[in-house]
Amino acid sequence: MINDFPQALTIAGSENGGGAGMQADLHTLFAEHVYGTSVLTACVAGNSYGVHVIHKLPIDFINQEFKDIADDFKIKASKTGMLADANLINAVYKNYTKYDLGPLVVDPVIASNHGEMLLENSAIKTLKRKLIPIADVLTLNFYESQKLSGIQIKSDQDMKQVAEVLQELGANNIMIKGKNDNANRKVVKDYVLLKSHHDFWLSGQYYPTHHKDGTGDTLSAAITANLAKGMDVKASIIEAKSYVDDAIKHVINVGHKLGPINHYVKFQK
Ligand SMILES: Nc1ncnc2c1ncn2[C@@H]1O[C@H](COP(=O)(O)OP(=O)(O)OP(=O)(O)O)[C@@H](O)[C@H]1O
Ligand SMILES: Cc1ncc(COP(=O)(O)O)c(N)n1
Repeated sequence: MINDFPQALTIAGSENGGGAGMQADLHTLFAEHVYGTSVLTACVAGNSYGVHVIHKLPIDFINQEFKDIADDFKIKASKTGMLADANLINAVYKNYTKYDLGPLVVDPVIASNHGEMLLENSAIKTLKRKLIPIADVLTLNFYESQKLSGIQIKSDQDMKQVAEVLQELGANNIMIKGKNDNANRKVVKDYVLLKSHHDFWLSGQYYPTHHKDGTGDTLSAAITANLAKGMDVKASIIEAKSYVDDAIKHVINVGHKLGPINHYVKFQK
């Protein structure tokens, strides 16, 4: 059989430190036994100390990357990461809807783990109008959830309301990641609202670690990998959460400050 090995596409920015961005996505797809292809949107120069320079790629080049992927590979699932501005979001929308690239996981990267902006503020409207309505799975961290819904999250009920607002914008399945920035916390609680309106919480132990760069990218890439292998959305999310949990728990000592999580954890077991 030609082209039957599970293949996925990451549409994202490069983070040359390797902990987040496209590098985290490709590490994750590899660990999940899925062949990873990529459409590079922007390059970030940085490391575990922070983001230093951002360079966006030309739209013509991005169009060509999509064409080359579509001409050759059988993509079973795709994901988006850093898209930088409204022009890039529009280009990704046009290309994704033009080709057959499987279900789409949207990780609306707005800021880095260090707090630097990775998406221009003026692009939020385009993100909501173009990308969120075509998301099969939308994963949002606490900050992105508040920014995109306009709701201040103070309770579990607020997280549920955010998910409903985003589902009304057109996303099928929503995962809202709970607050995970307080060293005294014991548990992290993520909330999932499925297309069927079935909902559930995913609770896990909180690890007070500095090795947490790329947790969001890794989670969305693992969901994408699972979808590419034919798993359903619920199972894809549950397995992905368990992988990220393990990758945070089993620290690797790389970098001086905000280091990467352990994408190798599956090979070490
Ligand atoms: N310190 C931690 N301990 C346990 N789980 C965590 C921790 N940090 C994040 N997680 C989990 O990792 C997953 C990714 O969540 P997160 O909120 O970090 O995404 P993100 O903010 O988009 O990513 P990043 O932190 O890389 O910017 C979620 O399931 C979250 O609950
Ligand atoms: C190129 C790039 N893309 C994404 C992120 C954030 O990823 P995460 O939310 O997983 O920290 C990043 N720091 N750099």
